[in-house]
Amino acid sequence: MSHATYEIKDRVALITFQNPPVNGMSYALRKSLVVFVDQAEADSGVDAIVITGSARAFSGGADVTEFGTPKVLQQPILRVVIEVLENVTKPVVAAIDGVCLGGGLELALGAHYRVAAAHAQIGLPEVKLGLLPGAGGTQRLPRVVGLEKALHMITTGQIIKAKALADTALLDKVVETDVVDAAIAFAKEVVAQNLPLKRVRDIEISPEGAREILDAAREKLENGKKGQIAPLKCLDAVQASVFMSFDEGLKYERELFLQLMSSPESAAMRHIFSAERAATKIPDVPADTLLRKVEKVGVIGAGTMGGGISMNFLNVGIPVVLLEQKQEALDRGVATIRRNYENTMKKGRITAEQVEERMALLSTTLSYDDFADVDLAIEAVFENMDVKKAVFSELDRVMKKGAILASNTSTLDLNVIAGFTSRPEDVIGLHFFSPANVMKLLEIVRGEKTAKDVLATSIALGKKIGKKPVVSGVCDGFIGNRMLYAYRDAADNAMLAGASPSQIDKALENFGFAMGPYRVADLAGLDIGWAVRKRRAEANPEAYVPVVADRICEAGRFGQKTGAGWYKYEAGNRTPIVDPVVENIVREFREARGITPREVSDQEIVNRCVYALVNEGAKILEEGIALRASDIDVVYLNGYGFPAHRGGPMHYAQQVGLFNVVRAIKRFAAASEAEARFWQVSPLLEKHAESNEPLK
Ligand SMILES: C/C=C/C(=O)SCCNC(=O)CCNC(=O)[C@H](O)C(C)(C)COP(=O)(O)OP(=O)(O)OC[C@H]1O[C@@H](n2cnc3c(N)ncnc32)[C@H](O)[C@@H]1OP(=O)(O)O
Repeated sequence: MSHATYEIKDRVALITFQNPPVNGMSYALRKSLVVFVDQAEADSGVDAIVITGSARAFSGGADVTEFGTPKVLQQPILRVVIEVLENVTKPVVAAIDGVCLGGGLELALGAHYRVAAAHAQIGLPEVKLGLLPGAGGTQRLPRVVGLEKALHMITTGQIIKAKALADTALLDKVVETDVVDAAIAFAKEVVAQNLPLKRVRDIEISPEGAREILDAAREKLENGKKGQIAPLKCLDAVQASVFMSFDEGLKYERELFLQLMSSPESAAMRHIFSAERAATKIPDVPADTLLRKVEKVGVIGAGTMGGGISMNFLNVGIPVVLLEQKQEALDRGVATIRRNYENTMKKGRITAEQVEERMALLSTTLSYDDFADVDLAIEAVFENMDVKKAVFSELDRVMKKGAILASNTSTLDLNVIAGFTSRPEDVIGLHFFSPANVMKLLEIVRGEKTAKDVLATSIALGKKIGKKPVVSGVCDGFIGNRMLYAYRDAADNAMLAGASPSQIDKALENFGFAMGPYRVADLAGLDIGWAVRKRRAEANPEAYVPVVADRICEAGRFGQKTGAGWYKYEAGNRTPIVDPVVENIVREFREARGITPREVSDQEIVNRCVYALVNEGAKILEEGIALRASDIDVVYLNGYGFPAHRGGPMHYAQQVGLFNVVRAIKRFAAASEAEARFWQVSPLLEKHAESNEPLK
């Protein structure tokens, strides 16, 4: 099987990669490349060689579908292909369009010249898969873009438009016209002028100032990505480009690459890469389902959530009409959106022109009648069924046939909401996470009657606005919040057993969570949860179980906004300070229940909290609320700060061993009646622990 084609155009051999969708550097492609390059070199009718991909992708890098298979290490490996390219006696020009990433860029760096389309996207994103560029990228990139830029690109995986790299030695020419034609013309020029065959490996790197740059980068990385090894290995490899010979550096890079390839971190990050893509495929929804068109969106509610939701669409050029009950609320909402854009502009991420373009796509209204021409309406109003009823009745009245009616509810029953309309098949849940313009997760809630094309359209739209969509069935809290409740309860149980809130936060932060649960609670505010608990207690006094958070709230401590919550805060400062008042509240709470505190290790805290996620996740899977275990990982990683290098709770459980997880849960359950009530093992989890079959 060949993954490339060969033709001769005007004495230039054109080798075109043919491995859709993104020309991953498969074994077949690598082999075809070497065969065709040899053919071109031997042909006296050929003066030069151009290698190219498609408009979508020069190459997305190593073929990730070959990871974990023997093919990935089968010769010729990419490093050898690059060596072949570099040593050809005729000029080799890479014609770059679309994405040129990872191994794709490493290959292009083996060519003698590179011509790119201005919009081509260039980068070495291996670190995002827990890897480093293992085919010379760490040695060649610094030679063409300089140490500092290369370090940043390689340790963060940043992708840069070709236009922005036009003044570096990475690109010889950047064009707005057809890149293959331009590369062929360029190759002919090289031949006509008898220009030298430039090899990136021959470029000297000056060690001057390198130490300072490397030390600063190391310090930043050590304080940044907690627990991740790949970024630091990337740095080690780049450092070798300065202080070792090219060949020694290449050998060292290979050593580090192989270490990372077999690391649990890379396994976890590669798992998430496939999981995020799998989550967008729904077994009973055909891939070729005709999508509904969404060219205008209506958003109801101009608060933080509605404003954030609107920004997602404005960002990709979709006009939004924002609806509120009062003009002042609209004015406030619009001002907040503008301020957010202006802050982004101040950080240099968008231009003033883009701010105005986006704001020009935003209109406002006080009347539902202005929703007559929108293709999708999303409500982000108060979480109350009566309010939702009023909103959806109005939407049903005004919206055109075929439009999609979406709710951003995080707790309410979507089937009931759909029942407020005469078209439940057009109703879906689009659950954004706050801040909605930033957070990547989008839970798409499929109601009993949601039409397949509404689901497919919502997934496609989610991808278009840069979200990670995951489909959830209807249940209280859907996938993410339902798991969050279990996680928080597990943290509270650890606290009752003897751990302090700050010990719990630290243990989970050391595990890799961005923030522990009590710091998150202080940031989000404790009053909303308290109000919900009070309402539930009034409605059903027998089921009410007091929690420490009630006592914290009774003391008027609602988190950062009141200067005190689980921690205290100095005015204008967000650094949490351990507060003896809280320690007293916790102590009294334990005493009232006759609990004698004991030493709880950090490991036990992590096990309790993470296994609570796993157990609830397994129940969610068992009930069919989530379609796959990996969907749960995507939710928890993108919505709740689960450490990426651990691959999500379900993947992590698999790594620990399901048998070990179930054993630990049973030991927690044996501690008391209350613990036994909480730790009811999911039968599905138990079955898989027994059979040793992975949860899928
Ligand atoms: C020694 C060398 C090591 C390496 O080179 S390691 C690999 C380095 N490369 C990367 O890390 C790039 C990974 N891929 C991406 O970042 C993105 O993807 C792209 C930017 C290439 C494309 O993004 P978008 O246009 O949003 O599409 P999409 O849904 O992410 O991907 C479309 C389809 O392309 C498959 N795919 C993506 N990259 C690769 C690859 N490198 N090898 C094989 N397939 C790939 C996906 O899985 C998916 O497939 P489906 O349509 O079936 O879901």
